Amino acid sequence: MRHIVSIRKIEIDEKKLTLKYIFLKHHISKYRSAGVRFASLLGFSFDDNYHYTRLKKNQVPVKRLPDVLVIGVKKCGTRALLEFLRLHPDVRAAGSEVHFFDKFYHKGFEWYRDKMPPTLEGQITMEKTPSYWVTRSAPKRVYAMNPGVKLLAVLRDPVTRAISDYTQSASKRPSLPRFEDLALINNSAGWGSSSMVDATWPPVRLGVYARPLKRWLRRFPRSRLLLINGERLIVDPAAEMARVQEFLGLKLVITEKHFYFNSTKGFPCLLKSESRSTPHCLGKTKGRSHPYIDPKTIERLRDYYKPFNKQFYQLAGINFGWP
Ligand SMILES: Nc1ncnc2c1ncn2[C@@H]1O[C@H](COP(=O)(O)OS(=O)(=O)O)[C@@H](OP(=O)(O)O)[C@H]1O
Repeated sequence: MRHIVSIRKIEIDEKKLTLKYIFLKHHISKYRSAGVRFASLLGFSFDDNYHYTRLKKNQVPVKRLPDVLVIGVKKCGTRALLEFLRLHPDVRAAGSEVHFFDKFYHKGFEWYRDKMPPTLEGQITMEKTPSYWVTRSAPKRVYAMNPGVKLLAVLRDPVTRAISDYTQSASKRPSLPRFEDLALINNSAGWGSSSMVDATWPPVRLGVYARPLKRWLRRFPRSRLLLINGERLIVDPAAEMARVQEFLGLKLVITEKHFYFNSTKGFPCLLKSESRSTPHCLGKTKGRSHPYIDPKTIERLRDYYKPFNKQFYQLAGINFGWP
């Protein structure tokens, strides 16, 4: 039987909230998602069938510094990873990118903590900011916060990543030159094998994964960093999420039954989530259609990335098999 929580009265002071204002109601699905969020504030957990259980008596949720960070990589599927993880009742994540370790470090840890959602003891607090991956000072700063933090990074074929990055910029600036003209220099004779890759162009530069990985591994042992396969997160999200849950020491809750493949979007979507009980996909800024790119440019980029990918596989101890 499904239960949902509805709230009759909300006091401003959280501590004054008592269970007498909570009534379990049956089959009122429109209130369910709000109930899920509020129930967690009140010290309830829910299983994947939305059955509520009280976690621990008299526990008041508090904001804590993150135990887990999604540190990158931009355009590799970091939002999908976070939204999928949010399906887990023992995970609470900041809604938007906080950018603490790159832009707002000067504001201090109390500022950062305030950006986090309140959690109960035993629940994981997390946030994702993909630019941490390439922020030189981030590993040292993250280590200063908590040397035991767990790190998640999603990676995908750097050529697809570069095109995705470009597509995002082009959606904001339609006058942007073609991808081919930005990715290659000396291409007056066409985008052939004699053209040089512009290694300084950010969409290209960010695909050299070995350099940032080396920096993170100088601070953190390999066992604290999970490298998630961005391609597998699309074709088999449940399998990839099983790895993530195991790494985080979580009960296996996110499984096949949470996903369906939406053929119009071309991506896996959710049957239900923390905030919605109806099937839905990630927003329209995720899973954009990419422009046609000249195959010679793609070939040139693949050649360019080959040695870097090899170096990355060696450091990572995983062969991602990118073409
Ligand atoms: N389930 C699902 N739905 C939609 N999109 C998905 C999904 N899984 C992975 N992806 C891929 O994620 C790409 C966006 O990556 P990020 O979320 O890391 O982007 S960002 O750095 O936060 O801007 C996004 O890039 P684009 O395809 O270029 O839009 C997708 O390819």
